Amino acid sequence: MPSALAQLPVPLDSANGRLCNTFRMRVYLGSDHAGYDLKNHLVQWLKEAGHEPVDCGPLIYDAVDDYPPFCLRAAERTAADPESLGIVIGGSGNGEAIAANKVKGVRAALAWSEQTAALGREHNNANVISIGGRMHTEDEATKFVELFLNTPYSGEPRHTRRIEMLSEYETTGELPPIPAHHPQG
Ligand SMILES: O=C[C@H](O)[C@H](O)[C@H](O)COP(=O)(O)O
Repeated sequence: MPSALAQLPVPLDSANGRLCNTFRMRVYLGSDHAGYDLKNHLVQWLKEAGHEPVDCGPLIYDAVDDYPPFCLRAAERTAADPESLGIVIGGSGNGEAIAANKVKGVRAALAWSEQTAALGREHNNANVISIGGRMHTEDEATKFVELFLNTPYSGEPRHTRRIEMLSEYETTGELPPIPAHHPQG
């Protein structure tokens, strides 16, 4: 069950006063130097939208820093807080998604369009969004995050079945069986 914190509806579109049908979310953010500016922008944007951003770093701009220390921390904290979401940001978003997906319980989706941002939630129940800060304008990336936060998981049985296969593999290391009607290699 969502906590009281998570149940508070907040206006996301303060420009026109539209009250979006969403929840206040705790959001853990991590990046590297290439995602540093966008991360800081999103921390501010999330605050203004009534969410609770938690900045997992970097807290200074360091042109030679690496994404794993910060993105793994953001991902671990997201996994440990089931009512939260995470955002990892780098130049491409690729390494950051790879890093986040190493953490048990994380499903990180690389968003490169509005549709992939929404589908990450709708089909994959992703709890982390990865964004390439060098691939998009600030406005585009902000829109991806807004869609990610506002889109619910569909709960469709076929998607749940696939997600459960991955969780099972993550836990046991055992491959899901190939369906009987498929040719076996
Ligand atoms: O997948 C990794 C990310 O895109 C990194 O942000 C990127 O590799 C950093 O590149 P550089 O160290 O050349 O700034």
